[in-house]
Amino acid sequence: MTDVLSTTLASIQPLDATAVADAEARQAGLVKPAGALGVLESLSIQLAGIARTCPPAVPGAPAVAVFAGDHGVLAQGVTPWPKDITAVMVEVFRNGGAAINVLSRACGASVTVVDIAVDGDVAEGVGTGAEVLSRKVRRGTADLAKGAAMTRDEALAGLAVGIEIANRLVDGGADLLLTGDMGIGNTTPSAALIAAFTGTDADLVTGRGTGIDDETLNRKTEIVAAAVARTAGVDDAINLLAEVGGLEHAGIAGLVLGGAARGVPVLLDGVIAGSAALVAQRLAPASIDYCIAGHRSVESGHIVALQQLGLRPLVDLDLRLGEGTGAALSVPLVQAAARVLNEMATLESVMAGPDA
Ligand SMILES: O=C(O)c1ccc[n+]([C@@H]2O[C@H](COP(=O)([O-])O)[C@@H](O)[C@H]2O)c1
Ligand SMILES: Cc1cc2nc[nH]c2cc1C
Repeated sequence: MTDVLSTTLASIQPLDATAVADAEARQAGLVKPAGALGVLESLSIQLAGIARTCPPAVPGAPAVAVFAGDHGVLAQGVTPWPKDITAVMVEVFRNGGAAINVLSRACGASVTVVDIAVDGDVAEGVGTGAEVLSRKVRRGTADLAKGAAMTRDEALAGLAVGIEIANRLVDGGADLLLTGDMGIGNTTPSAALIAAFTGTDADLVTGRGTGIDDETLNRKTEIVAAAVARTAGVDDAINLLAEVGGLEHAGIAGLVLGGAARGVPVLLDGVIAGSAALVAQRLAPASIDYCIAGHRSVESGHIVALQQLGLRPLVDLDLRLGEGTGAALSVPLVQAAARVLNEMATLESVMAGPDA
C-alpha cells in the first residue's frame, strides 16, 4: 500500500455524532410536520455530520473531477463506439461543449479532467470549459477478458491520483466533490466490479452501456461472468480492482477516500462511480458516510451497487451518460438540504407569535 493511501485511510473519521444529534433535533423542531421534507431531511443531517457542525455551511463551490481512460476489453466488441472517442471527448470537455460543461455551468461547478489512462496523447492545460491534467498511469488497461486489467501497483497509482485530485480541489476551495468519468468500454469493468464486490450474477449487473444489441449484451455478460469467475477467492479490494476494473474506477475510488479524509461530501454520478465506491467501501467503510448518490443510472448494475453502499439516489431521470452529469444535476438538492437547516423557522418561534 502506498504511503498516501495508508495516511488517507487512517484519517477518515466517522461522522460527528454531536452534529448529527443537533441536526436531528433541529429538524424535529422546524416549521413542518416531522419527516415532511423526506430525503432532504436525512441529507441535511448527513451534511451536518460531515461538516462536524450544525447547521452545516451551504456548499457553494462544487468541483467535478472527470477521470478519463481507455479499456483493453474493447477488443472483445463490448461497445459500438471506437476507442478514439475518449480522447476526442477530453477536448470537448476542455472547450466547454459537453453535457457536463453545460450542467456544471448551470450549478456553478468547476470541471477538472484527469487523463488517468487515455490511450492517446492528451495535452495538459486550461480551456474555456475545463482544466485538463495529465496523470497517465498507463495507455489503456489490458483486456480483462484475457487476464488482469492492470497490475496491483498500477491500481495503487490510480488510487493515489484520485486522492491527489481530491486534495488539490479541496485546497483550491472546493466544498463539494463530484465524480465524473469518460472511457469508452468502461461499463464492462463497472459490471465486473459490481458482480465481484456484491456476489451478484453477471446477467443482473451487465447493461447496455452506450447502447448495444442483444447479441453484444450476451457477449458482454459472458465476458463479465468469466472475468469475475477468475477472481473467486480474491478478497483484497485492490487486487479485485486490478483484475477486473479500470483506472477511472481507481481514480474515483481515490477521490471518495480523499474527500472523506478531508471531511468534504462526495456526490457520486452513475454506474462507474457506484462500482468505484465499492472499492472505497471495502478499503474504508466510513468513507461511504461522506457519499451522496446523485442519481440512479439506467445501467442495471448501478442500483445493485447503491444497495450494497446503502445509498439512495436523489434523482432518477433515465440518464446513462456519465461524465458527472447525474451528480451535477443534484447539486441544487444538496444545497437545498443544507439551506433548510440554516434558514427555516422553528415551530416554537412561529407558535409563540411576534410578542413572545
Ligand atoms: O454513468 C453511467 O451510468 C453510464 C452508463 C452508460 C454509459 N456511460 C458512459 O458511456 C461510456 C461507456 O459505455 P460503453 O458502452 O462504451 O461501456 C463511458 O464514457 C461512460 O461515461 C455512463
Ligand atoms: C459521444 C459520447 C460522449 C460520452 N460521454 C460519456 N460517455 C460518452 C460516450 C460517447 C459515445
